[in-house]
Amino acid sequence: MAGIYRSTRYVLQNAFGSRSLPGAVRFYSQKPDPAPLINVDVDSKTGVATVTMNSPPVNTLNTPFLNEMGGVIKELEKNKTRGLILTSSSNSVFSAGLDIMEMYKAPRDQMAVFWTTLQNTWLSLYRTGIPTVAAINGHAPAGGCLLALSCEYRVMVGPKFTIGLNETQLGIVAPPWFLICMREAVGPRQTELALTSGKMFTATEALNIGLVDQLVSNKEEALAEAHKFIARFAKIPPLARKLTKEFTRQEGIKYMEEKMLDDLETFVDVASSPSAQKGMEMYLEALKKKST
Ligand SMILES: CCCCCCCC/C=C\CC(=O)SCCNC(=O)CCNC(=O)[C@H](O)C(C)(C)COP(=O)(O)OP(=O)(O)OC[C@H]1O[C@@H](n2cnc3c(N)ncnc32)[C@H](O)[C@@H]1OP(=O)(O)O
Repeated sequence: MAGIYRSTRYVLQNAFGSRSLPGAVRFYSQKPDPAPLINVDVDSKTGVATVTMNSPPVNTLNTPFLNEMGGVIKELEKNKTRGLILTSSSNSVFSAGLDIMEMYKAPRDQMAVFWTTLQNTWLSLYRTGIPTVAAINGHAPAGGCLLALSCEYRVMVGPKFTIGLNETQLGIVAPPWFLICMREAVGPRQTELALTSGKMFTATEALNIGLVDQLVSNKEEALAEAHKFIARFAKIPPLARKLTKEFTRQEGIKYMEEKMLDDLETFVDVASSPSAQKGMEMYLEALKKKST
């Protein structure tokens, strides 16, 4: 355990060069997979991009997917895109959250690369100056909920899908930055109640506590409402908007900028612990049983 900080650093330095970490670590230089896991469609009239997660069956967040997502955000920023709508190509799943296979029986160095990629991609989405909306057209557990929470506005298709940070049910702990995102949406009381029990909320329950902002009955409506939200900013000077967003989100940004390596070390220690591994094993078995 004592060596994890050094060994993680060693692995990252080997993989990405020897400049100081984490600031110098960049993960977007890898060529994307030839078959994209994320489709981007920019509306030529409004300049708003619909970013569709398309990694069947359930859009799990693994290293290639997160790298591609990071690259997409960077590209949209470069092109001064007017808005980003995050949605899924699946009819029933927005994102199933982190890919458990990146953590289950994975070597520590693989876990370290995975987590650092997640941290970087999350920060890009959370702090981007582009107005962001999640059009949640399916279940959004754990990391899927985090993706939605990182956007500025959430429109959810109801009533049958669920959303929440369910980590405790798996015997793992949602890290502080997940918690900060939840608290920003629903406040401290609901956050504690939700996270200690790992509650998954129905769309209606999520609306009632402010976890989502609007309910709609299908994906088309979700996209239309997302476009309306972004249109609100047409006359707002972009720099004033961007800085205001950064000030509002400074707790999460500061946490990640200052605690990135501590957070990584804790993640690898916790995720590789026998109890977390056992929890994941049982959870994977339950998922397999359910799908057969
Ligand atoms: C202090 C710091 C400590 C840090 C500790 C770690 C912090 C970790 C933080 C976040 C954790 C996560 O995000 S963990 C992931 C949590 N996700 C879930 O709980 C969702 C699990 N999935 C489901 O509930 C369902 O799959 C679904 C509701 C999303 C969809 O159901 P559906 O019936 O449509 O699909 P299947 O269940 O049949 O799934 C299809 C297929 O995908 C596999 N699968 C599903 N989810 C995952 C996943 N998250 N990772 C890996 N694989 C997944 C599932 O097993 C099926 O596989 P097979 O077809 O091979 O059976």
